[in-house]
Amino acid sequence: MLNGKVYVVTSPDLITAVNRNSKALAFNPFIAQLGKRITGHTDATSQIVQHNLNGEDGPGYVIEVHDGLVATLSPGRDLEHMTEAMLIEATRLLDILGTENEVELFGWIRHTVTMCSTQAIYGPANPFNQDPAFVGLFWCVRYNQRRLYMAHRDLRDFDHDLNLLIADILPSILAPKGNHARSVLGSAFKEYFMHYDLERSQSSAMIKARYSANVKHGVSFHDQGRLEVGTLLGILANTVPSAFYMICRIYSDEVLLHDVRRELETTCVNKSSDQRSWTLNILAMREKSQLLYSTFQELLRVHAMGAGSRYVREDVLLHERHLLKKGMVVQMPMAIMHSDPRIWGTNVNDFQPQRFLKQADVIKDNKSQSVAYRPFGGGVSMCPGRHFVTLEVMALTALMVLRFDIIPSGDIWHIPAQKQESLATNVFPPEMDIRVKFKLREGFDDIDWHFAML
Ligand code: HEM
Repeated sequence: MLNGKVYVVTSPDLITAVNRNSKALAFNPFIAQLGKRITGHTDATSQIVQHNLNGEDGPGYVIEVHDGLVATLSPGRDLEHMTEAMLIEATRLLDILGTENEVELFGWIRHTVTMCSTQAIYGPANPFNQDPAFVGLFWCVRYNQRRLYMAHRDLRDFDHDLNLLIADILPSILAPKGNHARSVLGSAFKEYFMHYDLERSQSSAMIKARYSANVKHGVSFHDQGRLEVGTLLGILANTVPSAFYMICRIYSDEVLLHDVRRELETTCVNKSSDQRSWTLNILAMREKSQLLYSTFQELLRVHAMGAGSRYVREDVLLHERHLLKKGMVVQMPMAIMHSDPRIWGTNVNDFQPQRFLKQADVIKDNKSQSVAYRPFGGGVSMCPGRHFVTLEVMALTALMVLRFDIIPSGDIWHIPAQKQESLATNVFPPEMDIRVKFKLREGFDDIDWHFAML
């Protein structure tokens, strides 16, 4: 399937038509095929995954898991619980930075987002919390290495070996680190689910829904562990680079940094009468901190470069003109749609943090922009994690900009280019890391920080 003929769709009209034909132009075959190659689960689980994959005869396992994710990751109490757990971990990791600390920024964000996201999802029994070496195993980061992606064999890892795992040719020989990492992580998550007490567990509703579907469909504990390695990729692979570029974009622009701080302080922060205790209102941010939200959206317009894929299950005629033949693949490349001057205007190549502000006069044609804007995909398979990641990246950024200055080495920000990583990633990571100094903002050293889900 991955080697078939490809139709490339980039016009907003045709994208809408693709979305409308979700039965014939299906996303789930990619979950089934890529999922198997990435996680290396057994054939028995492949059969469970393939059964009613596209709702042929009622919803199968994949559709049930998807519906559970949508229900538990949509705005509401479940999402708030997850966000709260994420923030508790974020606050702990920011406190550790102290008043001044030098780090490799991407490495630090990768560690922070991995810990925050997995604590939020898996709760206190989170395998990443039990064994901190797992963060390195998943990403195989050497924090003391300036360049992250040296072609050196030693630095190969799960994340880095992903394309080789997807190619699925002798993984133990051609992708040994990735193969080893998925086996160790798979075993850790097998233990997690074997000793999982659904009733008392403080894990997220998302993982409870997933566990229920696994049990109902008879997925073995071995494969529950393996499948979770694929989930980790979905949760982390795009979130980490997004958070990194969000921080780079804001801190490298003095005016933007100043405006974001002022907006947060005036709309989303409650201060005690003596001004020494500050509470950041998390849920208000998307509505009230519009510049921060617009910056996040613009960040994904510029940095999300993957391609949405659909498998043609039966012949489809789009707009009575374009015949898509059964067995082929449709690709919708974000990079092309996100950089089309007919849709975004002549400043399409500039990073414009204000572009998505509600009242911005830069918005010429909202309809084609909203169809062409696809960092989270579209139609029935649109990313169910988009609400969580929006809250996560905005909240992490807010906590950082309110508390810290970040000074790049040599005092000049060089935002690294992105390196095409894998078929399973849409926001590619930077090709190299940058060294920065975190420094508490002047006059902010004796403030107590809190957050509220308001
Ligand atoms: C900036 C971060 C993220 C980006 C850019 C992103 C992007 C995407 C895209 C493009 C798709 C394919 C949708 C389509 O083709 O229609 C997708 C699917 C998916 N994403 Fe995300 N995602 C992000 C974060 C997350 C997070 C944090 C989670 C979980 C908490 C998540 C869970 C999923 C799942 C489960 C699917 C498969 C959807 C299905 O079952 O139909 N994503 N994501």
